Amino acid sequence: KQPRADGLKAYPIVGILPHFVRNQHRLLEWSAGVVARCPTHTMSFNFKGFGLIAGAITGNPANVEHIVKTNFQNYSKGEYVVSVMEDFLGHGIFNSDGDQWLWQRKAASYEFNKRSLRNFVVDTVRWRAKRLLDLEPERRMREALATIHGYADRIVRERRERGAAGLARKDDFLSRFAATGEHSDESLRDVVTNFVLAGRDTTSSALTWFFWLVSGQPDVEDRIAREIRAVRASSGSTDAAAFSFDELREMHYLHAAITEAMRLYPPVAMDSHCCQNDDVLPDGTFVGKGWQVTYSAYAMARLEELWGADCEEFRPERWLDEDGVFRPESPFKYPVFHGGPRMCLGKEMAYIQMKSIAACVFERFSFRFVGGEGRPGLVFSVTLRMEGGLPMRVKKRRDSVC
Ligand code: HEM
Repeated sequence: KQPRADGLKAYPIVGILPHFVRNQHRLLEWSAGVVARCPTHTMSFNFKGFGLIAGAITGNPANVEHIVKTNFQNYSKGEYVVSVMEDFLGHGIFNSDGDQWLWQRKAASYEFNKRSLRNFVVDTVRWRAKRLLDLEPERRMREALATIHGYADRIVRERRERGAAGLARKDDFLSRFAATGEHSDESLRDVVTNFVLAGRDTTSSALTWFFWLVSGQPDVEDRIAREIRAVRASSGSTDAAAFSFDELREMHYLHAAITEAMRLYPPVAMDSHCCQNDDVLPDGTFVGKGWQVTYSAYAMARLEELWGADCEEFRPERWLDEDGVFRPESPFKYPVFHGGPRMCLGKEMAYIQMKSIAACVFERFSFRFVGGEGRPGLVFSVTLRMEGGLPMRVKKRRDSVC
């Protein structure tokens, strides 16, 4: 990075390990291995003497709770992360602290609490699912993953079509942001970019790994298909292309399978915060002022102490009680949607989208991964993607009634 005109320091993004920049997935896997071997599941490092960074990576739930909730005020995104991500995210909700974050959080929370948003998501997904099912068979799977874009896509399209002048409409999502007074073109651009990232890259990452994991376990796929049939039968619904909000809520096994896929392959695999003042984490690890403190959801999924000896297995049943009802976990043990005051605002929306698409697709089709043996490569970026896409052989289910 070149020195910046506004006086913020320019940081060597990855001065420490250029090798890891080219092979970021190794950093993810290496840190998961180290965290698993540390007695308290926290590794701290200090390269400050070399003009680089100091920090800690943790997989300890008590530390996660401390960082994201109990001592929230002491852990901001910080100057380092903001400066690294600024070209991409500007000062949108993901890349801001203090008042700049707070006004966006308030504006967005208001929208996310509205019933109309839930209805909108259900309708949009229904419309997209209909289109998906009308396509030629060989294009269906590709389109399935592209179908998740929903809400964020609409924001971008409407902004482009109507321009800044049209944003004053009362029912418009962006107008709420504009109404707060921070409505320069730049800040609205940042709102859009951040929500596209939030809504699209996360759910598509999650579904990609989910479809891959399920394709390796036909028994899981059959159980999902059986559940979908049972829900259809009990609701008596005739809408062949979609499921209502209530029908989706009945799909506990599918909910568990998606949750389990995200446990092993969290769309946001690691999340970093900057320590404002010297602190000691609950497990006794010292973290200094200015250190980057990171929790790794990817590492946590691989800790036997948290998930048992079968922690590396894809086992949706671990999320169900004896009656087959989904049983959530603490967000600090399963920080896939973050926790505390900055917890994900779109969690419910994400589940509606992902369950709708998965249910529509598995009601009719069965999938086999044809991308070779072993696990596909990880592309570790802001979200965790799959190297080389997801080549699948699609077969119509023999028991499909559609
Ligand atoms: C599987 C899907 C998703 C996952 C795993 C996920 C995960 C996360 C995580 C880990 C964070 C914290 C990020 C950070 O602060 O560094 C976050 C924040 C956020 N998410 Fe999601 N998310 C998902 C889907 C969505 C969707 C669909 C939306 C809505 C468009 C959304 C909106 C947001 C927003 C607005 C924040 C910022 C909260 C704040 O900083 O106050 N997310 N999400």
